Amino acid sequence: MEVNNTAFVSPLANAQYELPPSSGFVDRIAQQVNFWTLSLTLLLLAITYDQWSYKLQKHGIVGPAWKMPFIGPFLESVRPDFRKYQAKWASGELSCVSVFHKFVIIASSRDMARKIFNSPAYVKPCVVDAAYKLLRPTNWVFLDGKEHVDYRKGLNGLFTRQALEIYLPGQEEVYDKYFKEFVRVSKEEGKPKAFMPIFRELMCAVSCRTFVGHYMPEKVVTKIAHEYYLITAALELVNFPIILPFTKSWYGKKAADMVLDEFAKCSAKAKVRMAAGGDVTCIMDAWIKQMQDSAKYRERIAKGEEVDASEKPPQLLRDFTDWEISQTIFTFLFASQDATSSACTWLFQLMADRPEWLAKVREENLRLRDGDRNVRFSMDLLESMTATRAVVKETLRYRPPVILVPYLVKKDYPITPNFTAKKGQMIIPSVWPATHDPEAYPDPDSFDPERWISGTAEQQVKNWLVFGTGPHYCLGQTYAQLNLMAMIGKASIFLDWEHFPTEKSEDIEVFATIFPQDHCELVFTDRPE
Ligand code: HEM
Repeated sequence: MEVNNTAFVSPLANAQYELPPSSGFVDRIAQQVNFWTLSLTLLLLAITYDQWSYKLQKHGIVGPAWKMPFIGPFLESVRPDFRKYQAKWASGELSCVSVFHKFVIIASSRDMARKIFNSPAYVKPCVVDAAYKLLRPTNWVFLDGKEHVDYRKGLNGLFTRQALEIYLPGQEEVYDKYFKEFVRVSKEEGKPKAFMPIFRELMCAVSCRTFVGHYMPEKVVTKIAHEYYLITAALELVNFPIILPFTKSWYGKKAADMVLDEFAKCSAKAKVRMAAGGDVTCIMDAWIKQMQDSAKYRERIAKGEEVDASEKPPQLLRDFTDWEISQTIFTFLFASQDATSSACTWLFQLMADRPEWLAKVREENLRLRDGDRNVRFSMDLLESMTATRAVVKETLRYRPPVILVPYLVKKDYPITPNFTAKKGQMIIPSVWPATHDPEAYPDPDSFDPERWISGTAEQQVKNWLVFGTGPHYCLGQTYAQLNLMAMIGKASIFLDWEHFPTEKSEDIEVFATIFPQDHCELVFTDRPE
């Protein structure tokens, strides 16, 4: 053995080690371990790990015995089937699926859903992975705990009764325009047409007018209305987790960027107009006015002026940049667009199919306007409606637009004595089972607005999860319901419409929210005075 004392190496490192003669068996194995066998072994190990980890996570709740390797039910979730959701809800109050890397827990019962909605210490709204990219991670809807509560307080003033009254004329203008459009489209078509896409456009136009008034040119409103479905598609519960070119998420991101850009432009215009003393006509005006009033108040205080308490704005807001304002207004559009489009579609379908209720709505709307159908919307008018309100409430119960709300577990959550949801898992409180609970709403599968007038539906507050509950309950719930009442009430006195049912009219399509599968085949005509 040669020893090299000048090198910083162990003398043994240079030793010649002679391998023992190999056995034939080891040799043969070594020869066979080529690239393919190694890959196959790794794949089998990964599949085993995937199944094992799924089984471990699902311990204590109901779920398929095995999952499709890696992707789980991804392919079938690309076109979600409402009956599969129903099967899940029927399988137990907590059940699960695993899609790609995400373990998803579905809570079906009313009490389990309420428990999750009301556990902000353990969960926060999750939306979907793509939502962070589309809405931007800095968006207020992703704030949590006190930060979220504080931000939200600053928005409450935009949805007070007084504020909602201000937005009514803008909304009515949009209905005037679109009701004419409904009749024109039906005439031009000469046969029944699926109105769901037109209802989506209508709802988008109503939202844009309510949120940003006349700052947005009509052609931009129409562009957003047309492209918004790309955003919905990108935000479906199950989507490819990364944004690859030409995928749904990619198209959705492009559309979202365009909408954010347009809202930022509106904000810049609104700031100038409000600073010049313009009147409040939309949510953006109302918010910016609050900011500018707060700034003026702070300035007076800073100058040492004595300011009477009555002059202090109800909420002191900081200044928000155009980009921040745009992001927040975008969340309103995002939260309202699919849900109100769903409710609008079902409302028109249900009213056509239940002419006795449409007649009651019509009678009420004419009576409250003293027989003059040209009387414009007002809060007093809307708040004195009984039948119209019952019809809207029952539509939302019977076909709740949002059937489930995804939340993210932010720390291990012992939801039952037997099951702890783990940090990072998705947990989904469901809405549909609570609104179809026969104990709260007898004969839940029948559409019966009367239950809101002479029945006990109004008392079932625990089951009324249509707008969620807890710290994230829907900010726009009063606005949304009044808006739907205003819409169907006005339609009842200005329009006649006929539904042409198909075998799919009662089947439910899930596209973020729910729609009749045939997209609601209708014909509209003008109603003579
Ligand atoms: C029929 C129409 C609507 C339905 C069924 C609906 C339903 C919901 C539901 C289920 C949630 C989740 C609540 C939770 O996690 O507890 C929600 C949140 C929200 N909704 Fe609505 N919504 C509707 C219309 C609107 C409208 C028109 C607006 C805005 C003007 C709006 C703004 C919001 C916002 C901002 C949130 C998030 C609140 C937060 O995280 O603090 N929604 N909505």
